Amino acid sequence: MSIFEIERLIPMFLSVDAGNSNIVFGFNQDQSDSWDKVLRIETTKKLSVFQLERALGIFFLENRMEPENVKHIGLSTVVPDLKPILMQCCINFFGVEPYFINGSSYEKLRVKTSNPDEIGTDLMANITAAYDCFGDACIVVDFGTALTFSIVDKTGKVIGINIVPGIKTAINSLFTDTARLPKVSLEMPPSVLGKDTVHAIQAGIFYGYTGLVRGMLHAIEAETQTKFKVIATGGLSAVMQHLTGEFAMVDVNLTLKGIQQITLINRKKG
Ligand SMILES: Nc1ncnc2c1ncn2[C@@H]1O[C@H](COP(=O)(O)OP(=O)(O)O)[C@@H](O)[C@H]1O
Ligand SMILES: CC(C)(COP(=O)(O)O)[C@@H](O)C(=O)NCCC(=O)O
Ligand SMILES: [K+]
Repeated sequence: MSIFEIERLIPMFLSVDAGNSNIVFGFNQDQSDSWDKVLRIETTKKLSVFQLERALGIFFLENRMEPENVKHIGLSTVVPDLKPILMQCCINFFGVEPYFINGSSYEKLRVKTSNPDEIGTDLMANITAAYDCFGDACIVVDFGTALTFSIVDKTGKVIGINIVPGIKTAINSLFTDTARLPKVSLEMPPSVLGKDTVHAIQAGIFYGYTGLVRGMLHAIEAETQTKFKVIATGGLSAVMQHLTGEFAMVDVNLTLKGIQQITLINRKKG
């Protein structure tokens, strides 16, 4: 049997994480912990089923993957308008109806929330995967369009959430809401003392967000009198390298993992 024939037989799980900036399609072979096949598509207002299918088609060709190997799909979206488009795309392309994560998906989980219909399904996916990993009090810091802190106690209860404008969102708002400030790239400036407008914004953002993250973690630990395991995720976790000392772990696939765990628990019979 050739290597390609073997690959053809391996069943795949697909986690779809639709955020406000990116829709991420993560493929996991045979419930291993590898998410090496990941397709990111920018979240845009006019995205069509056709565009998504075309992007998936190219990705599958390039990676020598077969749509029929995808046997199960879990879908989380924090952009409600994307639900029908993503459901239809999965049915057309894979012939599989996705499990759609919603407020009723959490009953069988080890983690508990008192606000299931309001909390973002991506945050619940993060919380599920983080608690599965640590089994202890933990905080997930997600550097996405929004910067979020999800706080879980040692029993798995979600005791709080914080939502802050994400790093790029903050940079973009200076550009869109002022007359003279330019759009700047996400780069660490040479000094905290800004000497021109670009460096002034970059220093404000980098040193400001560093302090924000440290300050939030400190405030949460002080108020709860608890030492948490802190795990970072989200597309922008990579640009906050200087913060890695604060984190027990950085895992950009945390949301994909949680989507898979929530889906498998709900799809299991009994
Ligand atoms: N590897 C990366 N390097 C730099 N920026 C990234 C990377 N991945 C994502 N981003 C940017 O980070 C921001 C947040 O991305 P993401 O975590 O995918 O957000 P969301 O989950 O809200 O869709 C977006 O502006 C995205 O373009
Ligand atoms: C907080 C969020 C905007 C984060 O979305 P993202 O940055 O991943 O695109 C999303 O999880 C959401 O819309 N949540 C609903 C409100 C809540 O979680 O309380
Ligand atoms: K996200």
